[in-house]
Amino acid sequence: MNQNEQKQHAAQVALARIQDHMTVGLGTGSTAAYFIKALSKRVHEEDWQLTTVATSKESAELARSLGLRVQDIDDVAAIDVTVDGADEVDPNLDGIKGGGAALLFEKVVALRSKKNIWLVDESKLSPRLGSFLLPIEVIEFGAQQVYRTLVHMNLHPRFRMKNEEERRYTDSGHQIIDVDLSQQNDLPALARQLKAITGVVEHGLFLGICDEVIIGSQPIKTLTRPREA
Ligand SMILES: O=C[C@H](O)[C@H](O)[C@H](O)COP(=O)(O)O
Repeated sequence: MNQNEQKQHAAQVALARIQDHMTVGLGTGSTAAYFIKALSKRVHEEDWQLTTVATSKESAELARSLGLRVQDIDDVAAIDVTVDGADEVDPNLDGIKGGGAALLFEKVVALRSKKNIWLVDESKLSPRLGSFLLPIEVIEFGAQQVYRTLVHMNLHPRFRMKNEEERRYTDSGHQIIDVDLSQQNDLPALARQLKAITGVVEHGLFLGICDEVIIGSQPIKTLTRPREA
């Protein structure tokens, strides 16, 4: 199975975790898009009364175009489950997200969800996070100053670009600085340090957030986080 087939396969398997009347968080990216399409098909076939919350304008538009009910996160009482993709996942179900610049809304939705499921193909699995550059979302004002701080932290930052001249902006109008984690041994400490920098809005380290990873290989594989006692 190639990567796209694995993403589609994982999306189909994730449908089994969804029931009528749930409120479902919709992730962002190519894998999440497969899930949104599969979900809308199931909702129409079964005449489900489902509510969704989107993690980006792109996913909200896709879901609405397919006839799903999309609510603002502030208008739902709870999110039962969020299904999203990921850029890199380690055996502890920690991961890097934000390759599509949606990390902020994705983290807001994930942290308000009772359960988080990530759909990946095998290429996203890694024994240790750091193959993928870590996205950091920063406000425009003083972004260059934050960049210098990241240089001093030995993170080899680079601004994400839309094209040769223009920087990439997120749905919230922020910029993204991608950094290199290969020299970093203590990711929880780094996550705390990054959050403490004024001007940093969020980073794409999702530690202790994901409950289940569905790997769309043939046969399908799943990783689950052990429940805390
Ligand atoms: O910002 C984007 C998200 O974190 C995506 O879920 C992530 O980049 C994975 O995207 P894809 O499914 O396209 O590989």
